[in-house]
Amino acid sequence: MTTLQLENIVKRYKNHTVLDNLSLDVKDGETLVLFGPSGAGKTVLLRLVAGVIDPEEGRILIGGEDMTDVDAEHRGIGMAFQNFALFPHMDAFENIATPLEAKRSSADAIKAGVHRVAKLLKIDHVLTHRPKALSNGQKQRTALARALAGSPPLLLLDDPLRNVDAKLRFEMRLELPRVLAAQGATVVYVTQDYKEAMALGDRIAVMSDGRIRQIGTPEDIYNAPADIDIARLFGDPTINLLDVTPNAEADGVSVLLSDVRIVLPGIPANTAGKSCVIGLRPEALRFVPAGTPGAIPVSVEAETPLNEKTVTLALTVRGREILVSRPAGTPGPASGSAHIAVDCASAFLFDKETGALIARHGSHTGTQGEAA
Ligand SMILES: Nc1ncnc2c1ncn2[C@@H]1O[C@H](COP(=O)(O)OP(=O)(O)OP(=O)(O)O)[C@@H](O)[C@H]1O
Repeated sequence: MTTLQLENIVKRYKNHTVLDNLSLDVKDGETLVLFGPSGAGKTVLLRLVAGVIDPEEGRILIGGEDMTDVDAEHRGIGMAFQNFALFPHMDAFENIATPLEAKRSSADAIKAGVHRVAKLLKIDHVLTHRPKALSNGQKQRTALARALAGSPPLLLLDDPLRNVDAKLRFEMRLELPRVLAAQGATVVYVTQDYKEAMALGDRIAVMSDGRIRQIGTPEDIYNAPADIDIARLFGDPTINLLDVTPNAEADGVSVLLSDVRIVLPGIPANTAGKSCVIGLRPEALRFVPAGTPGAIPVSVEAETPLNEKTVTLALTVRGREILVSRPAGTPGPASGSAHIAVDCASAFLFDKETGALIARHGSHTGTQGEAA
């Protein structure tokens, strides 16, 4: 294990600033996930840490030591990439053994080292196969095993599950925390998949346009996204975002949804009259019988059964689309008109102009029918 610190890193390609004064602290033994859309700068950041490319400005410290000008092979790093990058002329055993060979380990130590990680990744039965005789999942496990084999204190994993099918990705998402914990390394893990980020990260750094927009535990980010863009990135189906203009109330403010007044207590009264966006996660909405206090009338348009949930597309009385999700197999609404209730503890209010989170508060629904 070790620590990693990036201090004020600037990376440019010609006049394009890819990393913009970026600083980051990864703790000893932590798995930090770099999550963000394509082009955010995640791979460039990993390559800088690995020493494959150099920053224009800033410092990279590993275990407190300045490594900015140290060659890649002396940084004590293990890496695995999305394209596996296995040597085609070597079998799986020889591929996995390469970091141990580079360390000039004894033949016995190499054998023991390869078998340790092969067992951990459940590929001990294919060690004599060359890459062309391995399935994609086995290739990906071999690449991971190679990254782990030298027991590097710092492990950089660049979207290692990107090129495997959904079933394997799901399995590995469950399995990787155990593998990484057994390894005991400090890990920087890149992904574009928010579920992977939530499953694997002790903390997640959300990146876009070469900057870190928010950093925190998966729960921190899911429960208090710093802005609308981050709220949209986390969640499937994506969060419902509806324009609202809060009205002042004795206790906080209220907003109108399908002409039903929803009171959001504790939200600063100075948001009254401002253009805002309310964020409601589909799982924070549920269908309720007509006449339930605070029930919002909607019309049910379509239902999509997904694996573990069913998603309903509904329209408010003003024609705004709302997605409602419920566990698969639980009863849903009949088509036509229905009513939904908001799990008030899960409502977010954002500033429409800046996109910033104003507040996430417990709230309660008010009297029905007081349309503005
Ligand atoms: N060698 C290079 N020359 C010029 N521009 C580059 C180079 N490498 C990366 N870039 C640019 O840097 C930006 C960040 O790229 P990077 O590969 O880090 O994105 P990413 O977040 O890893 O995306 P993805 O998830 O798709 O891999 C992109 O705009 C890319 O075009």
